[in-house]
Amino acid sequence: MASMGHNNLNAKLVLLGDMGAGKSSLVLRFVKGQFLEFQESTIGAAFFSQTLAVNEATVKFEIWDTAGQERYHSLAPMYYRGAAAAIIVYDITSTDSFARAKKWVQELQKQGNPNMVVALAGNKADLEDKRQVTAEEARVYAEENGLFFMETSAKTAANVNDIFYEIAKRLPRAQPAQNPAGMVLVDRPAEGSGASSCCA
Ligand SMILES: Nc1nc2c(ncn2[C@@H]2O[C@H](COP(=O)(O)OP(=O)(O)OP(=O)(O)O)[C@@H](O)[C@H]2O)c(=O)[nH]1
Repeated sequence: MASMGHNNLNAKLVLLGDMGAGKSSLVLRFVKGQFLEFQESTIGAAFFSQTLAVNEATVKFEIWDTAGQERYHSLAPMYYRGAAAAIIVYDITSTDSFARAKKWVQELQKQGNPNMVVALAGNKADLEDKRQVTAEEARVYAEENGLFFMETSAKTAANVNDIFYEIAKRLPRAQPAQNPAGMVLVDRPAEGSGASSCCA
């Protein structure tokens, strides 16, 4: 969930998608600016954090990179439950991975936090010659399902920072409480004669 103190927002973000779609690679690019041609498949899930400055606020993403292999599917709710944002990743060279992404969208619509900011990432956009999913098809699907859509490449870094930045901008900002519970300490001189009054 997103929580805010002053202008700092902590936001839990989860990456979901088929194995090999490039979830870990997107996170590695965003957090460390690196890309590995032979990125190992994730086991269980991996945690990262990264802070972004957006307008006058700082958003600290607490990122859960889940494993795409089917045998880890049952763990996913632990990671998307309470998440403020999700990136559902598919590989533009695989119609199967796009079908899998749609399943994740359905699962989040049924079981996820209703205010979650959900992005659809068509990754491996550098592999244009092997493309199986058109950007138009994905854009229409995203629009119909209230997601925002970008094609990304963890390899070339295209749109990687941008997708996290767009999520950060869309996160609902918690309003400061009107009557916060607890004592309010006001730093000003005591009113009245100058004598300090105190305490029941
Ligand atoms: N050409 C290209 N290859 C990519 C890109 N992103 C990831 N890859 C490659 O695709 C393979 C799988 O990437 P991962 O990041 O491990 O995919 P994943 O979705 O985390 O996979 P799981 O951990 O099994 O769920 C790796 O060999 C990456 O190098 C990309 O944008 N372009």
